Amino acid sequence: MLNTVYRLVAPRRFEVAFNDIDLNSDKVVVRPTHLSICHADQRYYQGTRPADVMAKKLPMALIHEAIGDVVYDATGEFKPGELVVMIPNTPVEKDDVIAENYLRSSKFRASGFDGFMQDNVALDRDRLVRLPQDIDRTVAAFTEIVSVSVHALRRFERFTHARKNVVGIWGDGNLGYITAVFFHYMHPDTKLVIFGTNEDKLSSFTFADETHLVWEIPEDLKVDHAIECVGGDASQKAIDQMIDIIQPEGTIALLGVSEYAVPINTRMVLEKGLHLYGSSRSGRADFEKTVELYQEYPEILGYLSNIVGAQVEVNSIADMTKAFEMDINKMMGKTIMIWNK
Ligand SMILES: NC(=O)C1=CN([C@@H]2O[C@H](COP(=O)(O)OP(=O)(O)OC[C@H]3O[C@@H](n4cnc5c(N)ncnc54)[C@H](OP(=O)(O)O)[C@@H]3O)[C@@H](O)[C@H]2O)C=CC1
Ligand SMILES: O=C(CO)[C@H](O)[C@H](O)COP(=O)(O)O
Ligand SMILES: [Zn+2]
Repeated sequence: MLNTVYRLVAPRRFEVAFNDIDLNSDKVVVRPTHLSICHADQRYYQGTRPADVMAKKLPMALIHEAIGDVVYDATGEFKPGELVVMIPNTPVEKDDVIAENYLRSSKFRASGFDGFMQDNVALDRDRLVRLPQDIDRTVAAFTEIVSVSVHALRRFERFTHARKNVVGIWGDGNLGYITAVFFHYMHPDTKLVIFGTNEDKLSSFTFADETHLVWEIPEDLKVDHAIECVGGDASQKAIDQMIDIIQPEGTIALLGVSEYAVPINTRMVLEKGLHLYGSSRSGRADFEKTVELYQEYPEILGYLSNIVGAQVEVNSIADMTKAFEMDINKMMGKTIMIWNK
Protein backbone atom coordinates (compact mmCIF):
# COMPACT_ATOMS: atom_id res chain seq x y z
CA MET A 1 0.00 0.00 0.00
CA LEU A 2 1.43 3.41 -0.94
CA ASN A 3 1.95 5.46 2.20
CA THR A 4 2.84 9.11 2.85
CA VAL A 5 5.50 10.05 5.41
CA TYR A 6 6.08 13.67 6.53
CA ARG A 7 9.78 13.98 7.27
CA LEU A 8 11.82 16.76 8.78
CA VAL A 9 14.56 17.29 6.18
CA ALA A 10 16.19 20.33 7.83
CA PRO A 11 15.35 22.49 10.85
CA ARG A 12 11.81 23.86 10.44
CA ARG A 13 11.33 22.12 7.06
CA PHE A 14 8.91 19.20 6.56
CA GLU A 15 8.70 17.43 3.20
CA VAL A 16 6.50 14.65 1.85
CA ALA A 17 8.00 11.24 1.14
CA PHE A 18 6.41 7.91 0.19
CA ASN A 19 6.97 4.35 1.26
CA ASP A 20 5.27 1.05 0.62
CA ILE A 21 3.45 -0.90 3.33
CA ASP A 22 3.36 -4.67 2.67
CA LEU A 23 -0.14 -5.78 3.62
CA ASN A 24 0.91 -9.43 3.54
CA SER A 25 3.44 -8.98 6.36
CA ASP A 26 2.81 -9.75 10.03
CA LYS A 27 2.72 -6.04 10.86
CA VAL A 28 -0.37 -4.13 11.96
CA VAL A 29 -1.30 -0.95 10.06
CA VAL A 30 -2.45 1.96 12.26
CA ARG A 31 -3.77 5.36 11.19
CA PRO A 32 -2.47 7.96 13.70
CA THR A 33 -5.25 10.22 15.02
CA HIS A 34 -3.70 12.24 17.87
CA LEU A 35 0.01 13.15 18.12
CA SER A 36 1.75 15.00 20.95
CA ILE A 37 4.96 17.04 20.66
CA CYS A 38 7.90 16.30 23.00
CA HIS A 39 10.98 18.36 23.86
CA ALA A 40 13.00 15.80 21.92
CA ASP A 41 11.01 16.56 18.74
CA GLN A 42 11.64 20.26 19.26
CA ARG A 43 15.41 19.72 19.51
CA TYR A 44 15.28 18.31 15.96
CA TYR A 45 12.69 20.75 14.65
CA GLN A 46 14.68 23.73 15.87
CA GLY A 47 18.03 22.16 14.97
CA THR A 48 19.42 22.64 18.48
CA ARG A 49 21.26 19.30 18.53
CA PRO A 50 24.90 19.30 17.37
CA ALA A 51 25.33 19.53 13.58
CA ASP A 52 26.83 16.05 13.25
CA VAL A 53 23.89 14.53 15.15
CA MET A 54 21.39 16.43 12.99
CA ALA A 55 23.16 15.21 9.85
CA LYS A 56 22.98 11.62 11.08
CA LYS A 57 19.32 11.71 12.17
CA LEU A 58 17.60 13.68 9.34
CA PRO A 59 15.58 13.21 7.21
CA MET A 60 13.18 11.63 9.71
CA ALA A 61 9.49 11.74 10.60
CA LEU A 62 9.12 13.25 14.07
CA ILE A 63 6.77 12.38 16.96
CA HIS A 64 7.01 9.41 19.31
CA GLU A 65 3.90 10.21 21.37
CA ALA A 66 0.80 9.06 19.44
CA ILE A 67 -2.38 7.01 19.37
CA GLY A 68 -4.42 5.81 16.41
CA ASP A 69 -7.02 3.51 14.93
CA VAL A 70 -6.16 0.06 13.60
CA VAL A 71 -6.64 0.02 9.83
CA TYR A 72 -5.51 -3.50 8.90
CA ASP A 73 -4.15 -6.67 10.52
CA ALA A 74 -3.80 -9.68 8.19
CA THR A 75 -4.06 -12.08 11.17
CA GLY A 76 -7.30 -10.55 12.46
CA GLU A 77 -5.92 -10.22 16.03
CA PHE A 78 -6.53 -6.46 15.89
CA LYS A 79 -9.85 -5.34 14.43
CA PRO A 80 -10.20 -2.25 12.19
CA GLY A 81 -11.24 0.75 14.29
CA GLU A 82 -9.67 -0.47 17.54
CA LEU A 83 -7.97 2.40 19.40
CA VAL A 84 -4.31 1.73 20.29
CA VAL A 85 -1.31 3.56 21.70
CA MET A 86 1.85 3.02 19.63
CA ILE A 87 5.11 2.13 21.39
CA PRO A 88 8.11 3.98 19.90
CA ASN A 89 10.83 1.80 21.41
CA THR A 90 11.51 -1.06 18.97
CA PRO A 91 13.87 -3.75 20.29
CA VAL A 92 15.60 -6.21 17.98
CA GLU A 93 16.72 -8.57 20.76
CA LYS A 94 15.70 -9.67 24.27
CA ASP A 95 17.85 -9.54 27.40
CA ASP A 96 17.16 -11.02 30.85
CA VAL A 97 18.92 -8.15 32.64
CA ILE A 98 18.77 -5.08 30.40
CA ALA A 99 15.31 -3.57 29.76
CA GLU A 100 14.28 -3.13 26.11
CA ASN A 101 14.54 0.67 26.31
CA TYR A 102 18.18 0.47 27.50
CA LEU A 103 19.44 -2.11 24.97
CA ARG A 104 21.86 -0.20 22.73
CA SER A 105 20.53 -2.24 19.77
CA SER A 106 16.95 -0.97 20.21
CA LYS A 107 15.59 1.54 17.74
CA PHE A 108 13.42 4.47 18.84
CA ARG A 109 10.94 6.26 16.63
CA ALA A 110 11.75 9.91 15.81
CA SER A 111 15.28 9.25 17.06
CA GLY A 112 16.97 7.46 14.22
CA PHE A 113 13.98 6.06 12.38
CA ASP A 114 10.63 7.42 11.25
CA GLY A 115 8.26 8.57 13.94
CA PHE A 116 4.47 8.76 13.73
CA MET A 117 4.00 11.74 11.38
CA GLN A 118 2.70 9.46 8.63
CA ASP A 119 -0.68 8.74 7.04
CA ASN A 120 -0.34 5.13 8.22
CA VAL A 121 2.22 3.36 10.40
CA ALA A 122 3.12 -0.34 10.08
CA LEU A 123 4.18 -1.75 13.46
CA ASP A 124 5.05 -5.12 14.98
CA ARG A 125 2.01 -6.26 16.91
CA ASP A 126 3.82 -6.11 20.27
CA ARG A 127 4.31 -2.36 19.67
CA LEU A 128 0.58 -1.73 20.26
CA VAL A 129 -1.47 -1.59 23.46
CA ARG A 130 -5.28 -1.32 23.27
CA LEU A 131 -6.95 1.72 24.82
CA PRO A 132 -10.56 2.01 26.04
CA GLN A 133 -12.66 3.42 23.16
CA ASP A 134 -14.15 6.09 25.47
CA ILE A 135 -10.81 7.49 26.70
CA ASP A 136 -10.15 11.22 26.24
CA ARG A 137 -7.98 11.08 23.13
CA THR A 138 -6.33 14.44 23.72
CA VAL A 139 -4.95 12.99 26.97
CA ALA A 140 -4.26 9.51 25.62
CA ALA A 141 -2.17 11.16 22.86
CA PHE A 142 0.71 11.65 25.34
CA THR A 143 0.53 8.20 26.95
CA GLU A 144 4.14 7.66 25.88
CA ILE A 145 5.53 10.38 28.18
CA VAL A 146 3.16 9.10 30.88
CA SER A 147 4.69 5.63 30.43
CA VAL A 148 8.13 7.23 30.89
CA SER A 149 7.03 8.51 34.32
CA VAL A 150 5.53 5.13 35.20
CA HIS A 151 8.78 3.46 34.12
CA ALA A 152 10.81 5.84 36.29
CA LEU A 153 8.54 5.20 39.29
CA ARG A 154 8.88 1.44 38.86
CA ARG A 155 12.66 1.94 39.02
CA PHE A 156 12.14 4.17 42.07
CA GLU A 157 10.52 1.13 43.78
CA ARG A 158 13.53 -1.02 42.89
CA PHE A 159 16.31 1.36 43.86
CA THR A 160 15.07 3.16 46.99
CA HIS A 161 15.40 2.09 50.65
CA ALA A 162 12.39 1.74 52.94
CA ARG A 163 12.33 5.31 54.30
CA LYS A 164 10.13 7.35 51.99
CA ASN A 165 8.79 9.99 54.36
CA VAL A 166 9.52 12.94 52.05
CA VAL A 167 10.19 12.83 48.29
CA GLY A 168 11.01 15.86 46.14
CA ILE A 169 10.33 16.27 42.43
CA TRP A 170 12.23 19.04 40.65
CA GLY A 171 10.55 20.42 37.53
CA ASP A 172 7.12 22.08 37.39
CA GLY A 173 6.60 21.25 33.69
CA ASN A 174 4.94 18.38 31.86
CA LEU A 175 7.20 15.53 32.96
CA GLY A 176 7.31 16.80 36.55
CA TYR A 177 3.53 17.11 36.65
CA ILE A 178 2.87 13.65 35.21
CA THR A 179 5.47 12.03 37.47
CA ALA A 180 3.99 13.82 40.49
CA VAL A 181 0.43 12.69 39.69
CA PHE A 182 1.45 9.03 39.48
CA PHE A 183 3.76 9.29 42.50
CA HIS A 184 0.82 10.65 44.51
CA TYR A 185 -1.28 7.60 43.61
CA MET A 186 1.53 5.08 44.02
CA HIS A 187 2.80 6.53 47.35
CA PRO A 188 -0.19 8.25 49.04
CA ASP A 189 1.48 8.19 52.47
CA THR A 190 4.68 9.91 51.38
CA LYS A 191 4.95 13.69 51.70
CA LEU A 192 5.36 14.92 48.11
CA VAL A 193 7.18 18.23 47.59
CA ILE A 194 7.48 19.94 44.20
CA PHE A 195 10.31 22.35 43.36
CA GLY A 196 9.87 24.69 40.41
CA THR A 197 10.45 28.16 39.05
CA ASN A 198 6.97 29.31 38.13
CA GLU A 199 4.23 30.09 40.68
CA ASP A 200 1.40 29.50 38.17
CA LYS A 201 2.75 26.11 37.16
CA LEU A 202 3.33 25.10 40.78
CA SER A 203 -0.28 26.04 41.60
CA SER A 204 -1.51 23.25 39.29
CA PHE A 205 0.12 20.62 41.56
CA THR A 206 -2.99 20.66 43.81
CA PHE A 207 -2.42 17.06 44.93
CA ALA A 208 1.14 17.71 46.23
CA ASP A 209 1.74 18.31 49.95
CA GLU A 210 4.06 21.28 49.36
CA THR A 211 5.37 23.32 46.44
CA HIS A 212 8.34 25.69 46.56
CA LEU A 213 10.01 28.13 44.22
CA VAL A 214 13.61 26.92 44.07
CA TRP A 215 14.86 30.24 45.52
CA GLU A 216 12.47 30.07 48.51
CA ILE A 217 13.13 26.68 50.07
CA PRO A 218 12.83 26.45 53.88
CA GLU A 219 16.24 25.94 55.52
CA ASP A 220 15.14 22.81 57.40
CA LEU A 221 13.44 21.08 54.45
CA LYS A 222 15.07 17.71 53.66
CA VAL A 223 13.99 14.94 51.29
CA ASP A 224 14.68 11.19 51.51
CA HIS A 225 14.71 10.78 47.72
CA ALA A 226 14.59 13.10 44.70
CA ILE A 227 13.43 12.93 41.07
CA GLU A 228 14.79 15.37 38.49
CA CYS A 229 12.42 16.37 35.65
CA VAL A 230 14.16 19.55 34.46
CA GLY A 231 16.78 18.82 31.76
CA GLY A 232 18.58 21.25 29.51
CA ASP A 233 20.90 23.98 30.83
CA ALA A 234 18.76 24.30 33.96
CA SER A 235 19.44 20.79 35.20
CA GLN A 236 22.85 21.56 36.75
CA LYS A 237 21.36 23.94 39.32
CA ALA A 238 18.50 21.54 40.01
CA ILE A 239 20.83 18.57 40.59
CA ASP A 240 23.08 20.71 42.78
CA GLN A 241 20.11 21.64 44.93
CA MET A 242 18.94 18.04 45.17
CA ILE A 243 22.36 16.95 46.40
CA ASP A 244 22.27 19.74 49.02
CA ILE A 245 18.77 18.92 50.30
CA ILE A 246 18.70 15.12 50.16
CA GLN A 247 19.32 12.97 53.25
CA PRO A 248 22.35 10.61 53.23
CA GLU A 249 21.84 7.29 51.41
CA GLY A 250 19.06 8.85 49.33
CA THR A 251 18.47 8.19 45.63
CA ILE A 252 18.35 10.74 42.83
CA ALA A 253 16.50 9.78 39.64
CA LEU A 254 17.73 11.69 36.57
CA LEU A 255 15.10 12.06 33.82
CA GLY A 256 15.93 15.42 32.22
CA VAL A 257 17.81 15.37 28.91
CA SER A 258 20.80 17.70 28.59
CA GLU A 259 22.71 18.01 25.34
CA TYR A 260 26.05 18.47 27.08
CA ALA A 261 27.66 16.90 30.16
CA VAL A 262 26.36 18.31 33.45
CA PRO A 263 28.94 19.01 36.22
CA ILE A 264 27.96 17.21 39.48
CA ASN A 265 29.21 17.79 43.04
CA THR A 266 30.65 14.29 43.36
CA ARG A 267 32.40 15.13 46.66
CA MET A 268 28.95 15.49 48.30
CA VAL A 269 27.61 12.44 46.43
CA LEU A 270 30.40 10.46 48.13
CA GLU A 271 29.99 12.14 51.55
CA LYS A 272 26.25 11.37 51.65
CA GLY A 273 26.57 7.96 49.99
CA LEU A 274 23.99 8.91 47.37
CA HIS A 275 22.61 6.69 44.58
CA LEU A 276 22.09 8.40 41.22
CA TYR A 277 20.28 6.54 38.43
CA GLY A 278 19.12 7.51 34.98
CA SER A 279 15.71 6.76 33.56
CA SER A 280 14.94 7.11 29.87
CA ARG A 281 12.08 6.12 27.60
CA SER A 282 9.94 3.06 28.40
CA GLY A 283 9.02 -0.43 27.23
CA ARG A 284 5.88 -2.44 26.55
CA ALA A 285 5.44 -3.41 30.21
CA ASP A 286 5.36 0.29 31.17
CA PHE A 287 2.67 1.06 28.61
CA GLU A 288 0.59 -1.88 29.85
CA LYS A 289 1.03 -0.68 33.46
CA THR A 290 0.06 2.87 32.43
CA VAL A 291 -3.19 1.75 30.78
CA GLU A 292 -3.90 -0.42 33.85
CA LEU A 293 -3.44 2.64 36.13
CA TYR A 294 -5.69 4.74 33.84
CA GLN A 295 -8.42 2.16 34.45
CA GLU A 296 -7.68 1.66 38.18
CA TYR A 297 -7.67 5.41 38.89
CA PRO A 298 -9.81 7.12 36.20
CA GLU A 299 -9.40 10.44 38.04
CA ILE A 300 -5.76 10.41 36.86
CA LEU A 301 -7.04 11.21 33.35
CA GLY A 302 -8.75 14.26 34.83
CA TYR A 303 -5.47 15.50 36.33
CA LEU A 304 -3.65 14.83 33.05
CA SER A 305 -6.27 16.81 31.12
CA ASN A 306 -4.94 19.88 33.01
CA ILE A 307 -1.79 19.78 30.85
CA VAL A 308 -3.54 19.42 27.50
CA GLY A 309 -2.40 22.59 25.75
CA ALA A 310 -3.10 23.76 22.22
CA GLN A 311 -5.00 21.35 19.96
CA VAL A 312 -4.06 21.94 16.33
CA GLU A 313 -6.09 20.48 13.45
CA VAL A 314 -3.51 19.17 10.97
CA ASN A 315 -4.53 18.91 7.31
CA SER A 316 -1.33 20.15 5.68
CA ILE A 317 2.39 20.65 6.15
CA ALA A 318 1.65 24.29 6.98
CA ASP A 319 -0.49 23.06 9.90
CA MET A 320 2.38 20.86 11.12
CA THR A 321 4.70 23.86 11.15
CA LYS A 322 2.04 25.89 12.93
CA ALA A 323 1.72 23.25 15.65
CA PHE A 324 5.48 23.13 16.26
CA GLU A 325 5.76 26.92 16.29
CA MET A 326 2.86 27.21 18.75
CA ASP A 327 4.52 24.58 20.94
CA ILE A 328 7.73 26.63 21.10
CA ASN A 329 5.84 29.65 22.39
CA LYS A 330 3.53 27.78 24.78
CA MET A 331 3.35 28.75 28.46
CA MET A 332 2.95 25.12 29.53
CA GLY A 333 1.22 21.87 28.63
CA LYS A 334 1.33 19.39 25.78
CA THR A 335 0.58 20.52 22.22
CA ILE A 336 -1.69 18.00 20.50
CA MET A 337 -1.94 17.58 16.72
CA ILE A 338 -5.36 16.31 15.66
CA TRP A 339 -4.08 14.28 12.72
CA ASN A 340 -6.47 14.59 9.79
CA LYS A 341 -3.93 13.30 7.30
N1 LIG B 1 13.79 10.55 30.37
C1 LIG B 1 12.93 10.53 29.38
O1 LIG B 1 12.66 9.48 28.75
C2 LIG B 1 12.24 11.80 28.99
C3 LIG B 1 12.87 12.99 29.26
N2 LIG B 1 12.28 14.17 28.94
C4 LIG B 1 13.05 15.37 29.24
O2 LIG B 1 12.63 15.90 30.49
C5 LIG B 1 12.88 17.30 30.51
C6 LIG B 1 11.62 18.02 30.94
O3 LIG B 1 10.63 17.79 29.96
P1 LIG B 1 9.27 18.62 30.06
O4 LIG B 1 8.66 18.45 31.41
O5 LIG B 1 8.45 18.27 28.86
O6 LIG B 1 9.82 20.12 29.91
P2 LIG B 1 9.19 21.44 30.57
O7 LIG B 1 9.93 22.58 29.98
O8 LIG B 1 7.69 21.38 30.44
O9 LIG B 1 9.52 21.30 32.13
C7 LIG B 1 10.75 21.63 32.69
C8 LIG B 1 10.38 22.54 33.85
O10 LIG B 1 11.49 22.67 34.76
C9 LIG B 1 11.48 24.04 35.21
N3 LIG B 1 12.78 24.38 35.80
C10 LIG B 1 13.80 25.10 35.26
N4 LIG B 1 14.82 25.19 36.13
C11 LIG B 1 14.45 24.50 37.25
C12 LIG B 1 15.07 24.23 38.52
N5 LIG B 1 16.30 24.67 38.81
N6 LIG B 1 14.38 23.49 39.43
C13 LIG B 1 13.14 23.05 39.15
N7 LIG B 1 12.49 23.27 37.98
C14 LIG B 1 13.15 23.99 37.05
C15 LIG B 1 11.15 24.80 33.94
O11 LIG B 1 10.75 26.10 34.25
P3 LIG B 1 10.99 27.24 33.14
O12 LIG B 1 10.13 26.86 31.94
O13 LIG B 1 10.55 28.47 33.83
O14 LIG B 1 12.46 27.21 32.82
C16 LIG B 1 10.02 23.96 33.37
O15 LIG B 1 8.77 24.33 33.89
C17 LIG B 1 13.36 17.67 29.09
O16 LIG B 1 14.77 17.68 29.08
C18 LIG B 1 12.87 16.50 28.24
O17 LIG B 1 13.63 16.28 27.07
C19 LIG B 1 11.01 14.25 28.37
C20 LIG B 1 10.35 13.07 28.06
C21 LIG B 1 10.92 11.77 28.34
O1 LIG C 1 11.67 12.11 24.91
C1 LIG C 1 12.17 11.03 25.14
C2 LIG C 1 11.33 9.84 25.36
O2 LIG C 1 9.97 10.18 25.41
C3 LIG C 1 13.64 10.85 25.13
O3 LIG C 1 14.26 11.86 25.89
C4 LIG C 1 14.08 10.97 23.67
O4 LIG C 1 13.66 9.80 23.02
C5 LIG C 1 15.57 11.07 23.57
O5 LIG C 1 15.82 10.92 22.19
P1 LIG C 1 17.02 11.70 21.51
O6 LIG C 1 18.26 10.96 21.97
O7 LIG C 1 16.79 11.56 20.02
O8 LIG C 1 16.99 13.11 22.01
ZN1 LIG D 1 9.58 12.20 24.52
